[in-house]
Amino acid sequence: MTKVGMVGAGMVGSAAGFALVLRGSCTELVLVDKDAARAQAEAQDISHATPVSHPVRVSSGGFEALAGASVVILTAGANQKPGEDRLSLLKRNADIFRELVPQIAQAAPDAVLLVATNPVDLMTALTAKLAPNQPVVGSGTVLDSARFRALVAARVGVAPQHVHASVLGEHGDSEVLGWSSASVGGVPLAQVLDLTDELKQDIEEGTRGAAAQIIAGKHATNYGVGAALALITEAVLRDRRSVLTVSGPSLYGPYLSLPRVVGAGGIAATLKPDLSPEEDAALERSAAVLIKASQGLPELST
Ligand SMILES: NC(=O)C1=CN([C@@H]2O[C@H](COP(=O)(O)OP(=O)(O)OC[C@H]3O[C@@H](n4cnc5c(N)ncnc54)[C@H](O)[C@@H]3O)[C@@H](O)[C@H]2O)C=CC1
Ligand SMILES: CC(=O)C(=O)O
Repeated sequence: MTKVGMVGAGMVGSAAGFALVLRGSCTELVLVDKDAARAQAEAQDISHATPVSHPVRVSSGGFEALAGASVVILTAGANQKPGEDRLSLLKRNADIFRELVPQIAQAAPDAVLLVATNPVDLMTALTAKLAPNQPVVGSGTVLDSARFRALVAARVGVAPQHVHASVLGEHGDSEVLGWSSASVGGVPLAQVLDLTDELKQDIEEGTRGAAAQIIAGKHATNYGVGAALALITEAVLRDRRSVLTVSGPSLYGPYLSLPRVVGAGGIAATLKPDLSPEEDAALERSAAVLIKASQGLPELST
């Protein structure tokens, strides 16, 4: 039996729950939200997909319903309005997490905590402080790496599954696209595609700017991150040892995304990416952005 808890049943939580059911990622899913009626309605709606997908038991409840969960996904909190950046959510969402995380840790002390709420790197670091006895993983740039891979795949004319490419650093405006280590079917990307400045700029803007574009049109992003959360959850539940750009502690100082081995217990190892000097400098700058922003959280300065 594999039970997943979802705290936050809004746009992201419901899409992630739906992805977990369609993929058959777990056997039980429980949704928790301060809006109990919303959680109940989303659980009911998602459960209607089980007869045509996988027999996942879907329900809603209070924090006590998280008991026995192997993974609890945190998606509760404010999202960006059009024109807002992720870092501007810090204070609001930190206040919510200070209230939520101790209750989650008490109800599901053996769960891996998977954080999606933005700004995700800082919320992951805060969660690790608030739940010091539990493994904590941030969804980090798994979504951004998927966006990067999709855009490269479209240019090359291959399935995105055959593009290996990572976005590193902050899940946010300072993120770094790892061009020098990108490959297609094991062949360095530069041998497959003419990496002109114009092409790189197009793909950089399409990756880094995706959230703002989507939020301008629908006031949220949810399907891409929902699928990414299901993938990370499966890596934990099935001890897959998948290499994913999740957020966690780093030698650069703050929590940020690097390629990491994810399995039972969360992050098992961090890989050292092969970066050009320019990419390494950009990653240092991204770390500096997060260090500066973390000064807004007293918990992270100790
Ligand atoms: N890491 C990533 O790649 C992504 C992260 N996000 C982030 O996910 C978060 C959620 O976004 P949406 O689902 O679009 O927002 P939403 O507003 O649709 O849903 C948020 C839910 O959190 C609930 N909530 C708020 N305070 C709560 C509390 N104290 N206890 C329990 N539930 C509480 C609300 O009732 C609401 O249902 C945002 O911070 C957003 O920026 C969104 C997309 C991608
Ligand atoms: C909202 C957000 O963080 C994203 O879609 O990347």
